[in-house]
Amino acid sequence: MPSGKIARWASLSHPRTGTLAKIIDGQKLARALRVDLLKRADAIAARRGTPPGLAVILVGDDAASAVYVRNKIRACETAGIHSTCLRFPSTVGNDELLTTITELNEDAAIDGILVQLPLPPHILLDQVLEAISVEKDVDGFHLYNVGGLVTGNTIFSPCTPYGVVKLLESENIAIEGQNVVVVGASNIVGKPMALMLMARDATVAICHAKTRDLAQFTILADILVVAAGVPGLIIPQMVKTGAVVIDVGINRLPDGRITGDVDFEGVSAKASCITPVPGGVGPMTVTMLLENTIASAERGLARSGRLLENMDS
Ligand SMILES: Nc1nc2c(c(=O)[nH]1)N[C@@H](CN(C=O)c1ccc(C(=O)N[C@@H](CCC(=O)O)C(=O)O)cc1)CN2
Repeated sequence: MPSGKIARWASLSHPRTGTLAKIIDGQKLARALRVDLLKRADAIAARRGTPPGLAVILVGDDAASAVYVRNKIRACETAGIHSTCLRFPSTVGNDELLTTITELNEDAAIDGILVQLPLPPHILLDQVLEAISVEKDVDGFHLYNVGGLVTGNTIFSPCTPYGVVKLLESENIAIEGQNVVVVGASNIVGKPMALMLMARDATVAICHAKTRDLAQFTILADILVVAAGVPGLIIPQMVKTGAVVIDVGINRLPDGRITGDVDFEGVSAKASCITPVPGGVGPMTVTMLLENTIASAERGLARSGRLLENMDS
């Protein structure tokens, strides 16, 4: 929680303009995008006789993972995607997971496969992720897709950073030429986020929650993306006036509520735009999973169309 000094900051309005930051509503954008996704899913079902399909693998009984998976399955229903959840006990062996993934790779009704993270420590994460066909890797975690972010050859972008890009685009926030600071260097958010923004010609610095004098970096950011998993890490003094602040943190407080990595109230008085937690990046993560699954099915249709053309000629 903010200290007394910071709480006073939080109660002030924007120091230069006297206004508060615009709240970027991820829930609203997610709802709007899902209308179009449903139309695309229906078009796929009409062309090939089956809707786009997503398989979710859930290992163990992590309560948060179970909630996220349930939300993904529900979201699939709203977007015309058939989904199936394969649950395994935390004692499942590596080989059993690999066999399941091989079967799903060969299943024509499945366009996307994802393994909910985290996995129990005895599972070889890299082996599991690389067993997923790159054509069905809708989480974008396969090495091919990760490497593709560097070279521009990725098939699927990871859902959370992809959602952040969509949020920025929806607000017409320029990325090219901007100073971006990403706080947090995880494989599923921070690193791919930095690469995706670099590919859009931003100048990107990656920091960590432990970066010495973090504020000296964050204060330079035109766009500040925070995915460090440290509640209240970013306070107003660390933010440039007028910056765009994207909070990817999801931290559960002792009372059960969730909060981000940014002191929302305080930073709202300094930023030009800010995402809330909940209701900012989170809903976009799930929406981009739906987008990737539908894009995968569309790619499959395009491939079979090309095959037919080649057979005719
Ligand atoms: N295979 C994957 N595993 C994990 C991913 C992922 O993208 N792929 N990301 C996270 C968890 N996650 C999705 O799986 C996820 C987390 C949170 C939300 C979300 O919508 N959050 C809401 C709040 C929800 C709440 O109240 O608990 C919000 O921010 O508004 C979506 C997806 C780790 N694992």
